[in-house]
Amino acid sequence: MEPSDLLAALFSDESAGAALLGEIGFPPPSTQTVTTVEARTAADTLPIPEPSETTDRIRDRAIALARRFGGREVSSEHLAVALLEIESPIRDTANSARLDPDTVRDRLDESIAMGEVVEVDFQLDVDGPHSPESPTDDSISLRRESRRTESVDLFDPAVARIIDATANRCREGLRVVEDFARFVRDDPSATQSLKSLRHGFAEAMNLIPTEWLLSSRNTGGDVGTSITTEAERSRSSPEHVAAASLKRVQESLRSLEEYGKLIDPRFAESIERLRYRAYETEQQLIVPTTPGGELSAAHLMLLLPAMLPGRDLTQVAMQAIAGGVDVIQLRDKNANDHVLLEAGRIFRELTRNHGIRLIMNDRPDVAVAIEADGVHLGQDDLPIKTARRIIGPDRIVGTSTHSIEQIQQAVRDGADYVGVGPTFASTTKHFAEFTGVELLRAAGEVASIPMFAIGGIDAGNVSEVAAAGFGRVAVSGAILNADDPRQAAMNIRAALDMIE
Ligand SMILES: Cc1ncc(COP(=O)(O)OP(=O)(O)O)c(N)n1
Ligand SMILES: Cc1ncsc1CCOP(=O)(O)O
Ligand SMILES: [Mg+2]
Repeated sequence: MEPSDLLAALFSDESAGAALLGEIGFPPPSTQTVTTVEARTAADTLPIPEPSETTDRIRDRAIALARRFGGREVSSEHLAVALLEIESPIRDTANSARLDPDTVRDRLDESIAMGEVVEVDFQLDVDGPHSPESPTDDSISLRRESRRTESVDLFDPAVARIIDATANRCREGLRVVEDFARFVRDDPSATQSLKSLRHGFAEAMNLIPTEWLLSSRNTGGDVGTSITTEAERSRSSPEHVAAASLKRVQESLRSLEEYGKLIDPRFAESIERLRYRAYETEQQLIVPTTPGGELSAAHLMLLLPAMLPGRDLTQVAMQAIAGGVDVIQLRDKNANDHVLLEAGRIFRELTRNHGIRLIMNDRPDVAVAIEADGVHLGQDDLPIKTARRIIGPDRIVGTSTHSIEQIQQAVRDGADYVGVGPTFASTTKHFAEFTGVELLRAAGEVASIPMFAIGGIDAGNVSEVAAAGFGRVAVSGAILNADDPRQAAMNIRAALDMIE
């Protein structure tokens, strides 16, 4: 089926749409075409030719216009306007005759203002009966019946405001992620798929009448514009920015899909497809969804307990991440397994959203359960090889070392990183002896895997650690007990960033 068939159908039906086109001087199709369509219309059993992509677009636009102008039913007038708007030979004819769809739309507005009922006077039946005896030419079938579309109040301004605001959020988020793919990742394939996602989104939004959205816009009166959380303000890296934007895109798409169901099921379906594409993009571009990786890019590990009375650990973690913490280790020697699991899941979500690693202390089994990126084992904990059988080959294993020999053994056992210490006296764990910065100086000569100095390190002594050649530290008290965890993390990071 072609646009010319739709036009001929309007005229063969002597519809209000045809009258409207006639009023503005649109040349009617040849009598021959109209008669052929009339003849075919008379037979109920003729096969219905496949609608073309263009006729689909015209139909979609007609439905959108119906919502804009009348709300409930698609009439021949809407089809007439859609024929003038969507690119096709019909529109070319209108353009060359200098016919403007706005004139027709104004006319529709007038008829609504005058209280004229815009009724369905014919129905394009693209689902009609097929007959084996029917000719195989380009017949089209018109049935004189009215099929009501879904009866929602399409002018509900609250729904329009949701769609409008959410669509804007989605568009902005897509731009941010596209910039990340293009300028940070320098990834042509991800950039291309984001571009196509953005275009797909624009097409889906074409199903919603822009005028309806604009007329309901009320940014000044939107109570949500003034609410910003601490988490929204702080970003630790371009990856974090992109990951947060992609999350926003996914949430916006979900909201558009759900509220879109009130407007047009096809809109909701297109949005749903885009939402799945956004998930794929996340996998392609942001943190791996499967745990694992390595720690060579990490510099500041924060050891956090599962709970601490009087302290909101999620807040501490977020502020610390904003200050430059790039690995979190869950270390709690007293918590029961339920508490460990609960805290582990919260830390997992947080670290994943920020694109940083999560390590579980002592417990390979819990590391797997909370989908941590790895486990940390002390000299008295499970051997590395045994832990590997539990956590699998892709997760990280780190181990504590207190001498050059232990560092060398850790490398032989396949450790992915080592903790080296205790360097100074710690408020978190009691030690009788310290390995000091001497061990740090010597360690640099014997191992090339990532090494984290640990034990009593804070902003005041981190420069000694850095001077010993260590650009990585693991700390707890210095950040956890600070009034401003973000500032504390930044102070430590500043000294570490001088190394390498
Ligand atoms: C990075 C890092 N290094 C050392 C340790 C200490 O581990 P361990 O010796 O097993 O002592 P506990 O932490 O279990 O008390 C660590 N956790 N992280
Ligand atoms: C678990 C552990 N092992 C050696 S020192 C230490 C605690 C580190 O915490 P802090 O930075 O508060 O000394
Ligand atoms: Mg241990």
